[in-house]
Amino acid sequence: MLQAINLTKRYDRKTALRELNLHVQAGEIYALLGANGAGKSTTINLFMGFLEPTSGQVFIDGIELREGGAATKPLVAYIPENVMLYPYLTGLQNLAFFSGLSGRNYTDTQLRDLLNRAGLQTDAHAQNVGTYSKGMRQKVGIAMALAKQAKALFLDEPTSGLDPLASNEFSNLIRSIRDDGVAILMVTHDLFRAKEAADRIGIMRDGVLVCELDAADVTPAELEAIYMKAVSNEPVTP
Ligand SMILES: Nc1ncnc2c1ncn2[C@@H]1O[C@H](COP(=O)(O)OP(=O)(O)OP(=O)(O)O)[C@@H](O)[C@H]1O
Repeated sequence: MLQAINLTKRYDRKTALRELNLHVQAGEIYALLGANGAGKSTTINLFMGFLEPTSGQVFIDGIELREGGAATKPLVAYIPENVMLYPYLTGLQNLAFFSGLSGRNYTDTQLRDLLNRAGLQTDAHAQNVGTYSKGMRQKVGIAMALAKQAKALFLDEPTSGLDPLASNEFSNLIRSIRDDGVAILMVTHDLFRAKEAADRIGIMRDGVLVCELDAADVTPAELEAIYMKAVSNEPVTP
């Protein structure tokens, strides 16, 4: 579903991403870990078409992004760390507005169903978003992705600043979206959440994907040990 082939991004003197080969299947959650500046957000920005690659290719559902950008846009949804919504509109109104922008016209009941599926409590649907917590805004972001019926979901630091309960709820939510066949690429610094939520984990260092592993094959403590080695340039054996 998502594929990067020898994907490279260079700024003047800095190579932010070097020859990345990455594959995320439909119905899979892939968590990308790495120190600050390792190239994680660059990877998502290239997949989303926000950045042009210096070389290499990005494919979304078999369509090469460079040539078929317009065709791939409806297939993808992006949830940034802070979901930007109109604070003086309700959650329901925000969802109606943004899903309308992607060409979908849902009834009030359908919009409420989407918010419920994203886990937003019913009594919050008609409240102004300005009163929402970060976790609640993120749920509206998830509802927007569901409304778009995206086949691929990109998440940048989705659990940063969420309390453990909200973070756990978030894991369950993205796993249920994954179970509907959506490919999910998630950038995070949260090793525990990566282990809990993801199917596969990749660790980046200095623009290079240095290690990939199945989340089921490691305990949280083992993942932490592997991460420490990977980011400090020691040989890694998952
Ligand atoms: N517009 C730019 N011009 C020059 N260098 C850039 C630019 N954008 C990013 N970089 C550099 O590319 C490298 C990768 O950045 P990127 O934001 O992808 O890292 P990251 O892994 O997402 O980091 P973080 O965890 O801090 O978000 C960094 O060294 C960064 O300074």
